[in-house]
Parts: sequence; C-alpha cells; structure tokens
Amino acid sequence: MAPSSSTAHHALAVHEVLTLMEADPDQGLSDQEAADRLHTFGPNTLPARTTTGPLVRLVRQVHHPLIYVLIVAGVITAALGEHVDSGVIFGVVVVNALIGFVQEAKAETALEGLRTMVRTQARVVRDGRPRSLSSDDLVPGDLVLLEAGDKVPADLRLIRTTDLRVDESALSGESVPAAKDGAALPEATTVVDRSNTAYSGTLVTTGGGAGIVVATGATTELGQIHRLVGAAQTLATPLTQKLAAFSKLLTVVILALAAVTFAVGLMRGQDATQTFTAAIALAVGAIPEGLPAAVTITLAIGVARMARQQAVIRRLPAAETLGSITVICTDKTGTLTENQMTVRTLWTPGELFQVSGTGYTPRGVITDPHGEAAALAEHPALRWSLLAGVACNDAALVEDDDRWSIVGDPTEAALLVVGAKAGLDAAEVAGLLPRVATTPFTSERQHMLTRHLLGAAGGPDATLLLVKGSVERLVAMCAAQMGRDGATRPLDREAALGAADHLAAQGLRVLATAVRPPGATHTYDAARPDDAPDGLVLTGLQAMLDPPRAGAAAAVAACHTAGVEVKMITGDHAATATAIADQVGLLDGHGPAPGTVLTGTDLASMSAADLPGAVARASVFARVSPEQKLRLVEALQAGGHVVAMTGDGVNDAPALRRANVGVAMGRTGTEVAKDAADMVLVDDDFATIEAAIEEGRGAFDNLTKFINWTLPTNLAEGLVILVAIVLGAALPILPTQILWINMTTAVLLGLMLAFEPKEDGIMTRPPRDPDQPLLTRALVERLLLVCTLLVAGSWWLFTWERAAGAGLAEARTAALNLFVVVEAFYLFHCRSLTLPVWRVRFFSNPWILVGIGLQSIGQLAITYVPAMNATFGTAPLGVDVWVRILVAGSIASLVVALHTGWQSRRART
Ligand SMILES: Nc1ncnc2c1ncn2[C@@H]1O[C@H](COP(=O)(O)OP(=O)(O)OP(=O)(O)O)[C@@H](O)[C@H]1O
Repeated sequence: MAPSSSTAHHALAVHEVLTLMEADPDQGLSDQEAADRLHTFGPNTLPARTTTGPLVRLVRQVHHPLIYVLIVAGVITAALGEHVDSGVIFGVVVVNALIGFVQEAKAETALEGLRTMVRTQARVVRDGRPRSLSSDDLVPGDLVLLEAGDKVPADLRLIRTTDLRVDESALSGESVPAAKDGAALPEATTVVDRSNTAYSGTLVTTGGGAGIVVATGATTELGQIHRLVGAAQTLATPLTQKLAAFSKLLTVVILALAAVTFAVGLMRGQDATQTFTAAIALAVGAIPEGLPAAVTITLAIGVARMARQQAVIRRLPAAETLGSITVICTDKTGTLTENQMTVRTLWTPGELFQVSGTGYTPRGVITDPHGEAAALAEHPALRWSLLAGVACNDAALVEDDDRWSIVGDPTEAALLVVGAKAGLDAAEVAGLLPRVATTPFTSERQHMLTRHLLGAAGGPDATLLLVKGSVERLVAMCAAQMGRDGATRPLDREAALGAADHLAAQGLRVLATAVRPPGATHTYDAARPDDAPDGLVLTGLQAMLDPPRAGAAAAVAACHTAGVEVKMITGDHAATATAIADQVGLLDGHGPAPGTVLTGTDLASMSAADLPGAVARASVFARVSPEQKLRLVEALQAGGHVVAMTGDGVNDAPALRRANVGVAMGRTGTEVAKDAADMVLVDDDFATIEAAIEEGRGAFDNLTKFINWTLPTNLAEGLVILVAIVLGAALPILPTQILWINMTTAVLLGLMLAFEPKEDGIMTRPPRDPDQPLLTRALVERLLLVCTLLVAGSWWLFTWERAAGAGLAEARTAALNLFVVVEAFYLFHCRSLTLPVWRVRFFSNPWILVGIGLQSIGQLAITYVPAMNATFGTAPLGVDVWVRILVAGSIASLVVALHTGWQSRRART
C-alpha cells in the first residue's frame, strides 16, 4: 500500500479507493496500523517554507530606496579613492541588511510558531470509535468525519455525504461553496469531476460527511501549491505603509539637500572630492535607514508578548490595530461566562422545581414546590421535559475516577446531568427510544428535534418527537401544554413566556422542551426554520446557571477606563443577557445611554440610517443572528469606531473578516471562524482581549519611541555637515565620523527602545487615533529642538576646544563624543511617552544599559585606539574635555526635560 498523490482517486469508485488505501469505511484504521503509517508517511504537516533562500532574503533587505542611496554613495566614494568612507558606508549597508535579515527571520518564525499554538483538530474513526485528534497525526487510509465549520484536514475521497458544501476559495479562488457528493463517479469521457473529493485546507460551510484520507502533508493539493508559491505572511501594516511613503519623501528631500550642499561647496571653491564626500555623509547621516527593520522587530516582540497572554495574532497588522480599538463586541457564552452550565430551576405549567448539586457531577436532588424530593411518576410534565432534555441531545458525560467531564455542547451536558439526577440514564433512554432522525440545533433555527421509535410495538408512524430550544421558538411551535396531571391543554403563552422572563432575569439560560406523542402526522421540512410539526405539546422550561468568568468584570472595567466600549452580542434571551451584562459591569459603562438593550427583532426593523445611532447607544444585543453581526460591525464602523468582534461559528466569518480585528475562539471556535479571524483566543476568555489590547498599545508606543529618537538624531547628523559647508567653515565632525555615529548609534541605542516594557498608565489613556499623522506637532517641536541642540552643541565645543588651543583632530573628537553623549542622554527621554525622564524606572529595560555600555566601549576605542585614530581622523582626549562633554550633554538633557514639561503642561490645559 503506497498511495501516491498522483493517483487520481477522484476517478475511482469508493470500493476501489478502499482497496487501494487498505481502509475500512466503518471501523477506520486500527491504532497500530495508524502508528505504522505515521512512521512511513510522516506527519500531516506542510514543510517549512523554502521558497526564498537566505541569500535572496538578504538581498531583499537591500531593496529599499534609502539603501540604494547608500550603495551609490559607497561606489562613488570608492571610485574617488576615499576608501575609509566607502568602507564605512558599506559597513552601514551590511549591518542594516544583517539586522533586517535577522529580525525578519525572527518575526517570521514567531508568526510561524504561533500557528502551532492553534492546532486544527480532526475527527477520525479509529478502531471503530470516533475521536478527536490533532490533524498532524492523520495518515493515508484514515476515516475522517466532517461537519459544518471544519477545515478539511487532508485530501479526502468522500464516501458518505449529506448536503456537503465546501468553500474551496483557499485553493481555487472560487468563492461559491462547491457541492460535494461521495457517490459521484464521473464517466470516463466527461471532464474531470472532483466533486467526490474534499481538499485539505478547504472549509466545510454546510452539511457533513465522511471520507478516506488519500493524501497528507506535502502530497496534498494544498501542499503542492504551497511548494510553488509559499504561504507568504504579510509583514506590511498601516504604519509600515505610512513609513514607506514617508521615507520616499525623505529620500528625495535629503538628496536634494545633498545636491544643494555640493553645489554651494563648489561655488565656494572648495575641493570637489571633499565636498562630494561631505555631501554623501550628509545624505547617509540624515537617512533613518533603521526605521523599516525597527517597525518589524517591535511588532514581532509585541506579537510574542500577546502569545504569552494566550492571544495568537494571525495577521501582523492586527498587532498594530489592537492599540486603536474603540469598541469590543463580545459573545456572552464562554467568553464573558465560564460555559459551565448547571440546571438550577425547572418549570412545568403550574409547578416550579429547584435542583441541587454543582458542576457536571450527576448528584443532586430535584425538589418540588413543597421542598420535597420530586418523584417523576407524580409529575408527568417534568418527566417528559427531562426526557426531551436527555434524548434530544448529542452530548455525553464521562466519568474518570469520580471526576465528571463532558463531550459536546455544555448546554446539552447540563440537561444530561439534571436528567441523571432524576434517574434518567442517557444510555438506557437511547435503548428504550431509539433515535431515527435528527434536526440539529443551529442558532438560526433555535431548536433541536429528534424522532424516536416507540419500541418494537410501534408501527411505522409510531414515532415520538422530542424538541428542545429557545422559549420564543418553542412557544411559537406548540399549540398545547402538558398539565400537572399529564393531560394536554391549550397553551398558556403568557404564563410560559412570563416564567421564562422571570428565570432569565436571574441570569439563567432558559431552554424549553416539547413532545409530540405518536399518531399525529405532518411532514416537517427541517430546511425551513419557521416550519414546525403540528401536535407539539410544551412540557416545561429548564433554566441553567452559567456563572460569569472570574476575571470578566475586572477586564470590562479595565476596558472602560481605557476608553474602550464593550458590547455584548448574544443569541440568548434578552433578560438573561441583561442580567449577565449587569454582573460583569457592562451596564455601568459610559456612552450616551448605557444599559440599553436591543434585540435581533429591533435591529431587523431598523432603517440603515437609524442603525448607527441606535447601535452606538446600546450595550447589549440579544437574540441576534450571526448575519446581523455583520450589520452591527458595519454600523459601528460607520459611526467612526474601530471594532474588535468575537465569533465562533461558520456564519460569524463575514463579521470577523469585516471587523478591524476579528477574534475567534481557540477552544470552541470552528475552523472557519479561526480562518477568518485576525486573532485567536487560546483560552476563549474575554480578559485575554483586554490583555492583547494592552500589548498592542505597548508595541505601538515602542514604535513611536523609536521614531521620536531616530528622526531628530538622523536629521542632526546630516545638518551638522550641511551647516558647515553652507557657512564655509571647517567641519566640526568629519564625514567618516558622521558615518561612524550613524552606523553604531542606530543599532546600539535606538533599537533598544523596542524592548521597553509597557508603561503603567497605558490603559488609562483613550485609544490611539489610527488616522493620526506620523509627524505630530509635538514630534516636530522635539525634532527641531534636539536637532538644534546636537548641531549647536558640537559646533560650540569644537570652537571652544580650538580656541583653547586643541588641534583639529582633538577638537573634532570632542565634538563627535558630545554628539554621541547627547544622543545617549536623549535616549532616556524617549523611554516614556508620558513620564518625565527622572520618573522612568532606570533598570526596567536592561537592554538600554547594555547598548549604552557597548556604545561607550566603541567611543573609547575610536578616541584612544591608534589604528582607529588613523582611520577616523580622531585623537585622544584629556579628562577635562570629558568633563566639558558630560556637562554640555547634561545641559542639553535638561533643556529637553524643560521642553517636555512645558509640552505636558500645555497638553493638560
Ligand atoms: N443545543 C441546543 N439545543 C437546543 N436549544 C439550544 C441549544 N443551545 C442553545 N439553545 C437555545 O437557543 C438559544 C440561543 O443559543 P445560541 O447558542 O444561539 O446563543 P448563545 O450561545 O447563548 O449566545 P452567544 O454564544 O452568542 O453568547 C439559547 O438561549 C437556548 O435557549
């Protein structure tokens, strides 16, 4: 048995595929066989990307307008015989390319590594038992089960299908889901029909089925495409695009300035070669070539920090957008609540019962209104209600050493538990009432229905229908209710809805149950959500507690403080939603009318013009269908909001894609939702969104800090030369020395800001305006001030040293060192965007100190090592010069501090 990807499995009949793959259509493979095949074929994973070799990637680093300028400059200086200058310029190019290369590789491995945090699970039959496995462990011949929401885990030859539709856009670009049919066997003469094959990486949108794995890993269709193109992760973000445009403009301006400088120098009759080298040093110094790499590394560090908080970023731009989120639309069940359901109260027409016990352990007592244990024989409606809960159910309880856990939907598991407390065992019930048909629960349909045979005695129509679902839906489906004595009476809708409201107001999640005894006939069309079988009798309500998550209230409060609104969007009852919203503090949020609740029906009746206003006011949306989520996102965006939206189902995908940051649930979410999302919450917890927003703000802050540092220092490096040439004075710092400063400080000083920890008050500020320009007024002021200090300072010291009798080389070395000292002192001012320099915790970012240490060693070397003196035209300095340098550096630092103080006072008023 050696299935190859070239085998055209789709052209074979099912039995031929089964023989070829040595597979069993019912039992699946044995564990032993699967392990052997895993050994032979390897894991079902795509090989690491190999499309771009290291050399290509290194060369790609050079592909940047700013770097082109450097290369041309290096070549020309070499041609002019200025070998030191040319060497240093190429040094800058190489160091930058290496840093960019290493950082890009790091960012990509970080993103690649995140993928393994969100593993695709596959449902497989092995040894006759269905189980959930990581899709990595699939082998050829495995029997895989598919249902709506799954990502197809390998190439499958389908053997059974029910209304299976698969979205193949990931593979073919075709956006209309393709119908799949396991029985389809094309005529030999027809065009190749692949409708009996489901391809790895495609998404099941509706229906379900089963198929045999015919190809895994690199041999799948996806694997082959992957090999050809490589799944490129985009590293571009709105900010990098803004920066790219900015650097183009900057290049043009700097080149123009350099040309003017050269022309002025020539007109003044200065030496052409020297003027040219100076003009080049000006250009090289002024170009902030480290900027693109710094953006990538800062965001990549942010993404890694988010991953530690259980938030996996799937698309890098989201790391940046998170910092501007103004509203989070969140699910209730499982995100704000524990998704740990326990039935607490049961209602039947005329009676109310309480249930004791905790969690999923099926131990507890159902007590009647008199406080006595309720016997099912005396309460027929209760018995039928519990029976519907147990039989119309796809979940299971699992016991391991008296520890109870569940398989399937927690809501359904809670119904099994309360049934078991009353003595109804799910397996026994299934034996007595074999299930013959199922209409599964969907959020649109709002109910689940099962048809059961009434033992051997029943004829063909002797079937029983059991239904459970939302109260509104079941009350609409039923015409009768079961009384205390078991007799059927006309339905008292008011009473049932009133009881449900009463229970929901306590924060309980309410399900209604109904039965249709055998006899009545009505062909029920499950495809029509509003169709209902007649003769249904309402038997009761089951109300379950799903407590809010421990950290939810604190996280909601933190969002409010951070100026981020939180809105709950749920399929649940309005009263339940409101009660939970109240418990987690959603209703004491800000906004024009906090606490307003809108239902899906309200939304449906609202005009497009009214929607944005109404949506902005409400904080809870109940009984909302997934389709309406898309309208909500659009309405909020129309109102100027930057929206994060959570979702887990197939139908949530459009809203997740539309949201500025789509958030999928790692545990309970379907693969379709995860595929559409920008971020996946590994733990499904609302508090994780809040933590990710905090990290997003932190990452953006660090970027801003780097920009604040690099723009003024680079500009000054260029200006110091420009001013000298324009004034026709001696250069206070030589071009080679400027190139040295440029090469060392960007890496050893500036880049260290990427490692700054988050600032304390980060979640007490309002969200960042995504349209804020790169050059704010505050930054332009800083830029001018720091630039002036650097240029004037080095001029002043150079002139002072000359006047005090120092040689040219010594005076220049003093100016060069002052320049670096001012840059290093200024670095401390950039460590916080809000605090003055003396309030920043000195040791909170050790990298800054490491960088300054290394830079100091470099400065001592260039000042005292004879070989470096010869290369860079420097000379050793006396202690008194260092004192002047440090005093002047401190004064410059003080001026920046005064300006920052003045700026923040102005911002407050
Ligand atoms: N498995 C089920 N079978 C039958 N009815 C159900 C089932 N699960 C939920 N319901 C009913 O359908 C209603 C809507 O449930 P749905 O799953 O759409 O929303 P939700 O999980 O409460 O909300 P969300 O996850 O969006 O916060 C519930 O209030 C409940 O009455």
